[in-house]
Amino acid sequence: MLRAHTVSDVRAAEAALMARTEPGALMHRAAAGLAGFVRETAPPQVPVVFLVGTGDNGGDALYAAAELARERVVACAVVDQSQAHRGGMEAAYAAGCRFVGSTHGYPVVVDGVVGIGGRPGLRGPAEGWRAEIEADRPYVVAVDVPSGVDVDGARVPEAFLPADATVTFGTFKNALLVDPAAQWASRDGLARLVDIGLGPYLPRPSLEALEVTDTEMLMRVLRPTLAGRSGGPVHKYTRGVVGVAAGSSRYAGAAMLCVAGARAGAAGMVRFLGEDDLARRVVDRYPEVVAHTDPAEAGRVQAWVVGSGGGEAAGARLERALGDRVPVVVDADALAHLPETVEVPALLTPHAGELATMLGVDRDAVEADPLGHVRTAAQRWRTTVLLKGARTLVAHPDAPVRVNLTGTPWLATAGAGDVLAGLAGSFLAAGAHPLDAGSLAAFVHGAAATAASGGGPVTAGAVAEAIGPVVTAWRNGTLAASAVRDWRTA
Ligand SMILES: NC(=O)C1=CN([C@@H]2O[C@H](COP(=O)(O)OP(=O)(O)OC[C@H]3O[C@@H](n4cnc5c(N)ncnc54)[C@H](OP(=O)(O)O)[C@@H]3O)[C@@H](O)[C@H]2O)[C@@H](O)CC1
Ligand SMILES: Nc1ncnc2c1ncn2[C@@H]1O[C@H](COP(=O)(O)OP(=O)(O)O)[C@@H](O)[C@H]1O
Repeated sequence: MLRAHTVSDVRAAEAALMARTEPGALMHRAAAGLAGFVRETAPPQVPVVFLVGTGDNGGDALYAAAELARERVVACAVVDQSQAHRGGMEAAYAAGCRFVGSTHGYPVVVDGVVGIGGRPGLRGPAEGWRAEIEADRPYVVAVDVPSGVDVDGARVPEAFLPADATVTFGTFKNALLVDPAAQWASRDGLARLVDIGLGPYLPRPSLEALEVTDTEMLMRVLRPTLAGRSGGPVHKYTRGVVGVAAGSSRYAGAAMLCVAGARAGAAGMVRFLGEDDLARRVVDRYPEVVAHTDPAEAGRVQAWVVGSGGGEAAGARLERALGDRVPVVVDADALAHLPETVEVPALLTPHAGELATMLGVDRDAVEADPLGHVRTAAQRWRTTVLLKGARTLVAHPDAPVRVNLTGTPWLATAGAGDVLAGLAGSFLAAGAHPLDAGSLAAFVHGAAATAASGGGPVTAGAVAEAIGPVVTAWRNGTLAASAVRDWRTA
């Protein structure tokens, strides 16, 4: 599991580690990692300018500049020489760094203006450097985090320094994993994490992200469905039945796509509940689905999925599903009918617009602060909330927020959310906790989209078809990290 920590937790861990190490040791480790990254990124003939702030972030930059000045032309643009890190300045002078006032003429800029100690926004010379960078478009490497972003909240103010890549120290920071800040921290992948020895001193993280190596969570869900619960027999009912009460005459496709997601997951059977004509069409398309038109005869399920393309019936369906006292995925139209308190284990799956309506705020506000709003909703309903987006978030009131790092921008296609809801319902029916069901579903859904897309357009139906092979590869340990996310935006 990849983890991110808050600034205060990083500082506490740093203090504990520093008490056991030589003075300056951590900064030297950080600077060495930074210099190594620049060396890998830009050949020796490329001159580099380091932007140096007044804190330890500037200190990291100065020591890295000193190291690289032995090999190439290196300049330092310093916010305030009298305030800059003393040892770092001496090292940079001694190594022959040039001191300049502008970034012009340097194809690589290393941003050490502020790190985790920065207040959001930029001031002083950094404002001018931002304008130069915007005009010249050099390659920008941020030190620890892009200067000026809200490190814990992952929000971006009007003025900050977007980076092409970030080299971070000790652990990830929220702003490196969660949008909107994360999309300005690295263009083609994650930030580079440099180990400075903080690990043993870090507490429970603020965020977690599943990786391809995290098969254990998947197996926790699959094991009882494959080996039987408490050593008992295995049949379709022990694997779990997922009920899908989705779609409407207006949105018939949502029923198909939700069922397509549900049948690709871990459950042993899918029941569909819907209008006569729709039920018939679902079975025509998916003969393995057991369809019902009368709720009274729908048979037992271990989890419901309600609301995807649900139209006017969504409210009544939700009420009925909640009455069954089994876990429920509440999607799309059903979200508008949530009761004050949800008494069963639930996974709410809004996109930003739906979450805005649930909380009575504007969509823009959710998009500017997805982490804050998903946490608010999880607290408000005391349940698990999955906020869909480029980096889907899954929040439970008492756990670190999970951020999903699989997927491709091609997944932003109509009906993809219906597939996700069905898939999450299938994991719930197999016995997963809503937090695990949501994060497993988001991971597999994104990886399936990446596989099905191959770098080009993809339909929601094709995503559903790719789920099975992705689960197999993940379970078998043959899923490559490079195959689950397409980071390219252009
Ligand atoms: N923790 C660790 O484990 C390790 C940490 N390490 C490194 O230390 C970094 C943290 O260093 P830090 O605490 O000195 O804070 P830092 O980010 O340099 O910023 C504070 C300075 O910036 C100024 N300033 C503030 N806001 C501003 C703004 N908007 N625009 C402009 N200026 C602004 C502020 O001035 P003030 O406003 O207080 O006058 C103050 O002087 C961390 O990110 C990592 O790189 C590594 O060496 C290894 C281990
Ligand atoms: N920029 C993006 N990059 C990757 N995935 C995205 C992006 N935007 C949206 N998604 C994903 O696409 C899906 C869209 O779901 P949703 O908005 O509910 O669409 P629909 O209602 O049409 O099914 C979600 O799984 C979401 O996480």
